[in-house]
Amino acid sequence: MSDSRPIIEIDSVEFGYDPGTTVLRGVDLTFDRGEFVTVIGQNGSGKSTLVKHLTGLLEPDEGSVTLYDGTGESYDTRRDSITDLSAHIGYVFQNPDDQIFHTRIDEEIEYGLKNIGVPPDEREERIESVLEATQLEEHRYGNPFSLSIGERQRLAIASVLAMEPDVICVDEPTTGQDHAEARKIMDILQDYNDRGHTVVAVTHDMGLAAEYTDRVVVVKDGDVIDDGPPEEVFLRGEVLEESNIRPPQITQVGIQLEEESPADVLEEMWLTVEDAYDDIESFHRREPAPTGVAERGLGSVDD
Ligand SMILES: Nc1ncnc2c1ncn2[C@@H]1O[C@H](COP(=O)(O)OP(=O)(O)OP(=O)(O)O)[C@@H](O)[C@H]1O
Repeated sequence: MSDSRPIIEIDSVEFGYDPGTTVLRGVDLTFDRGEFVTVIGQNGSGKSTLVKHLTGLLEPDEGSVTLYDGTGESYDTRRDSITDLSAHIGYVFQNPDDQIFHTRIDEEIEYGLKNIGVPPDEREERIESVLEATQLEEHRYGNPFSLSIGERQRLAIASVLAMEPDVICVDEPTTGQDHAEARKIMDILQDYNDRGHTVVAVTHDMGLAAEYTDRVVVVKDGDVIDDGPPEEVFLRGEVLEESNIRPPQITQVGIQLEEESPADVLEEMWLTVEDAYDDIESFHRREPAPTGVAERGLGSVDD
């Protein structure tokens, strides 16, 4: 849960990869300590470029990105080195193979810890702890490149989590993963967030954005065009159409039902199948069940 203290401030950031080109167009954005935020938007809208600015991997041409560490200390991504920043903010690449380069899993995790000066005993503790958190204990001495793609993604996340940054940024962590692996990855991030850390994830999976995160930031053509809780952002049809985003399917069903059905089924907008199930079940407890519904297991007040 967020505590309303800013942890990152992005102020009027402009950026282009090549002279004369513009990818980010004056972005203003603040992230609070303890938030779990997803950044969404169509391909090429600038999501990765924006998130790489948070970690200092890219520096703004104009404007500034400031990180606050909670003790009153602040870091400017243009002034401070990536090593100084990496103790406070970590970035997990979209493709884990862009990040992994050791031939042993524990050494891969240890590399970042050595870089930020963690002493050997503590390194060992942290390695064990993140291997457990990411369910990779049995692979500790194995070669990262013999892992499945999902396990490699978890290793990439583990290497960053081991450094215990205040903020972890993950770029499309579930792309190419099956449903079970995608949930495992999101659960790892959720656990980290539950321990008070800030998580910023780029995703194209609206279902996961809706289910896991407190706040959705919508990027289009290098600027933020919407920002709010998923239950609000996914109702703003015009913004979604403009940015070519479709809300989760269950949310679309809820929206259509509200528009077209006179029945008062929805207590609040559905973001997950569980939300829908709960409302439908409670609706059928209030109203006489239509013929056949009880047989299909939704029940009625007399059941
Ligand atoms: N290294 C680079 N050099 C030049 N242009 C780049 C580079 N990386 C990205 N771009 C361009 O910047 C724009 C924004 O790209 P970015 O990867 O930030 O978008 P994105 O929203 O993350 O896209 P996707 O969802 O496809 O990953 C695109 O036009 C892209 O072609």
